Amino acid sequence: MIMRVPPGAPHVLRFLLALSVPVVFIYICSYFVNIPTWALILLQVVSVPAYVAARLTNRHYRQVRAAARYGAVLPPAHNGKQFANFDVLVKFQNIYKNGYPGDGLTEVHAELGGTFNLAILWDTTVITNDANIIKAVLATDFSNFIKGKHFQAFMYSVLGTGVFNADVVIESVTSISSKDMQVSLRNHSSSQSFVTDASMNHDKDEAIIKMKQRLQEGHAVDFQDLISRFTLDSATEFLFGVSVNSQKSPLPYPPRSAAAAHQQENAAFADQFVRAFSRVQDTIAARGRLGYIWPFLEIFSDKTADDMKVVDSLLNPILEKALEHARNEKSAGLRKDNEVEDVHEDDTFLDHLVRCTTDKQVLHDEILNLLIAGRDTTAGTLTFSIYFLCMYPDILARLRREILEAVGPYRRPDYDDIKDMKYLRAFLNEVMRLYPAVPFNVRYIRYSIDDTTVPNPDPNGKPFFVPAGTPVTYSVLLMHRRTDYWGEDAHVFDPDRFLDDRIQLLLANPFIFLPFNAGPRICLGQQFAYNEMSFFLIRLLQNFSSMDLRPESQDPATLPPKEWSKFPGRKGIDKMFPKSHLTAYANGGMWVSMKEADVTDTA
Ligand code: HEM
Repeated sequence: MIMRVPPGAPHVLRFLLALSVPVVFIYICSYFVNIPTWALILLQVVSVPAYVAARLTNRHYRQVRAAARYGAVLPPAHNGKQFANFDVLVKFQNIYKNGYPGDGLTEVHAELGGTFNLAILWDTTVITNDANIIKAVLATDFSNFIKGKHFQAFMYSVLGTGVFNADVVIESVTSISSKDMQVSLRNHSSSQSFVTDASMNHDKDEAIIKMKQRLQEGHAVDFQDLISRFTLDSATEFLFGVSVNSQKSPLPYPPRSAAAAHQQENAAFADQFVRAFSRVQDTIAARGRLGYIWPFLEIFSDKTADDMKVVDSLLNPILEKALEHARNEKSAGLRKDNEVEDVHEDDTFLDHLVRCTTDKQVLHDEILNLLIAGRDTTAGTLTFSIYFLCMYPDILARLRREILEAVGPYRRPDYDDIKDMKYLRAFLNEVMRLYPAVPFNVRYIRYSIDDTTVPNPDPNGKPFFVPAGTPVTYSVLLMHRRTDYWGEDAHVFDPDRFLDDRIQLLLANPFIFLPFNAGPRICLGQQFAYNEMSFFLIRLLQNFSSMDLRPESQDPATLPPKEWSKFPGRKGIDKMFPKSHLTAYANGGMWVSMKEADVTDTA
């Protein structure tokens, strides 16, 4: 058995080695200068904070000088009340658990503008919701902004060298397979029939049948759980050619019901996978929030290890099978290596990937990354779609009218139907505007370039200076809600903004709407996602004519705190508790009831 070194250990070791420099220096000096032992110890103890303070001061003045050389200024800094902004660290940890997305940042943006520096325990991050800066990071100045080694370190135990964790476009040598994967997915996704087949022709009504059964029993349904299984089944079918059939296991009952207690004991394997998969994402997101402190909490153990065992027990047998199939084909002379550019008729995505590499670890990482990329994002977006349909019955009625006019009450939609459904597309865009699947994201300035600048939002201001290695954290969620970009009604849910004159705001600056990112690393599954989500919503609204939130079925600890209703904007309007790890989700699920459609009921 291979013993894995806990992920924190090497980082902590490097950190301690760096701190030991002054201690060792003074020790060596003591050979040449006679110092009493007590003074030697005292000097060594004092030397560590003095060394750190000297380095930080030097860093600050180096940055000020470098900024001046660039004709730039440092972004405004947000300062807390305690030493090294310790209070800000505590505040953000608390907000992550109990706050609304963007709490803490929204107030600072209101005070300092769209871009500011935040140094927690001297670890500086640039935080932005400014469209021009995000455009520079993702597109116009793309080659200066990478995921980088710090990001890769805290993601590694889950994402490995997969596409989400690799700087593949510009550093193709670091992860040849990830580049191959991008090519493979582009080939597959650009094949319209493939997208249509994978997302539509499978027996996808299982989710709806299950929901109907549970609703007929008189219970509410956790739509988030249901859709997570639906998207897991479609993603595994898309990737492996076989669904893991997570929809076959029973839906959860409301947490406090008697049926729920019995069900807990019988949690099916797919359920365990779904939970473990969500927990590992929580763990790596928590590492990201802690910055350079996280390795200290994982010196002796890897917090993702147990959950990754569950995840791997599902993935590994599927990979073994695909590799065996590839070996058999090769020995029968049916396959050549490196056929990545070819798309074979009946290939699954995994078959296609196995043509590029037979390294099991690489395949494992790429497939796992794609499960997160393709599944959690669509599941989250559909969950928030149902939330908005419950909140706004008029919008539901209009969407349903469009669906019934285009497809009727029974027929399965095809690609052409979906293409022409303008209100459906506007509805999905509006859901992703207010709740983008990846609400917060980060890129690091490349160490190999010295430093860089990003545009100052003030057209008369000097550009902002950003030193090499600095993380730039950007929030698409906060950008999508800026009233200066979207108008005074930016917090109102209104799909018509993508259809009426307000679309001019977006046409004037397309970078204010980035649910799929932008630039060379734009989402490769965008078209697939629109198709899959449209297909599901059409089938759902053919079957149900109205929906309601059922907060009384949910664990009360996961409901939004009552005092939120006093806040302005979405925080005051929302009736669920949005959260995010790598992707956005609803805390405690999305418990709903729905009314089955009558054949004569045309909305
Ligand atoms: C509502 C649905 C979706 C949304 C909102 C979404 C959003 C995103 C975003 C924001 C990124 C950039 C992440 C980053 O590197 O920082 C991304 C990347 C990616 N997405 Fe999606 N995604 C969705 C669905 C899908 C689906 C269904 C697939 C696959 C079938 C997919 C495949 C990918 C891949 C492979 C990447 C990495 C691209 C690269 O780094 O070169 N996504 N997506």
